[in-house]
Amino acid sequence: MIVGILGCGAIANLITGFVRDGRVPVELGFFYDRDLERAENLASMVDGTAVLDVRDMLPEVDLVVEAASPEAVRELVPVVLEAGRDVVVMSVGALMDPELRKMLEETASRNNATIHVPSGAIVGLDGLKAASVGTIESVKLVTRKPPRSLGISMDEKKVLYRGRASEAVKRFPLNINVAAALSLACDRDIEVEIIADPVVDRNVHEVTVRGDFGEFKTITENVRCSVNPKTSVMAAYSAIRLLKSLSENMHVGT
Ligand SMILES: NC(=O)C1=CN([C@@H]2O[C@H](COP(=O)(O)OP(=O)(O)OC[C@H]3O[C@@H](n4cnc5c(N)ncnc54)[C@H](O)[C@@H]3O)[C@@H](O)[C@H]2O)C=CC1
Ligand SMILES: O=C([O-])CC(=O)C(=O)O
Repeated sequence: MIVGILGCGAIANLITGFVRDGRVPVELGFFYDRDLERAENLASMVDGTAVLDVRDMLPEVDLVVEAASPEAVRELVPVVLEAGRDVVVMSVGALMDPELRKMLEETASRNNATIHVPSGAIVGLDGLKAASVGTIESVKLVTRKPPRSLGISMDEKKVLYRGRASEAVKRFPLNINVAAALSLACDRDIEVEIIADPVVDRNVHEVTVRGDFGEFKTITENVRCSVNPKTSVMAAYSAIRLLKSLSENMHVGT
C-alpha cells in the first residue's frame, strides 16, 4: 500500500519514524504540508517525495493520512475522496459538522473510497461502539491538560469549558478531537468538560459511559508529543496501528 501524508507535524513525524524503522508494512511515498520544508524533512527520512499540492500525490497513492487541521479536512479531504483514494482523518473535530460529514460520506460512497477515523488519543471507543447497539444513557468526557498544551499560561486549575462536544470542537479546534471521536462512535453529542490543570504533565482523558449494558470508565494519561505538546503520542500510535490493520486479514476489537 502506498500512503501519502497531508500535514507533516507531530503525528506525521511519529508515523514516518515507524515506517522508516520497518515497523509498519506500508510505503510512505508522498508528503504535503503548506510549509514545504516540513514536507521535505519527513520525505527525506524515508526517501519519499515532497509535493507542492496534495493533488500531485493522488495518482500515485492508495490512501492519504490527514494529520493537518480541521481546515484541511474541509478543503482537501474532499479532493482526496473525489480521486477515489481512501483517507485517514485525524482532525476528527471537523466531522462534528453534520453537513460536512454528509458531504464527505456521499463523496466517498460515489467514488468507492473509505474514510477511516482512528481512535486517536482516547481509549474505550471499542466498548462505546458496542454499547451503542443497546441503549446509552450518558457519555461524559473530562479532559485535563497542562495549560501549555492548551496554549495558555496559568497557575491555578480552571474549568475552561462545560458543554457539548459539537461546541467544544469549535472553541478548541486543535485540542478536543477526542470528544468528536467519542461522539461519532455512539452517534450522540456527548457531554464534555475541559480543565487546564498546572499540576498534570500529561493529557488526561476520563470517559464515563452508562447504558443498558452497565457502566464503564476509562482514564487515559497520555504522554505528549515533543514536537507538539497539544498532541498525545497515543494519537499517532492509533494511526500507526490502523495502517497495520489495513494490511491484516483478521480484525480484533469492534
Ligand atoms: N484524533 C485525535 O485524537 C487527535 C487529533 N489531533 C489532530 O490531528 C491534527 C494533526 O496534529 P499534529 O500532528 O499534532 O499537528 P501539528 O500542528 O504538529 O502539525 C500539523 C501540520 O499540518 C500542516 N497543515 C495544517 N493545515 C494545513 C493545510 N490546510 N494544508 C497543508 N498543511 C496544513 C501544518 O503546517 C503542520 O505542519 C490536528 O488537527 C490535531 O488537532 C491531535 C491529537 C489527537
Ligand atoms: O492528543 C490529545 O490528548 C487530545 C487532543 O489533542 C485532541 O483530542 O485533539
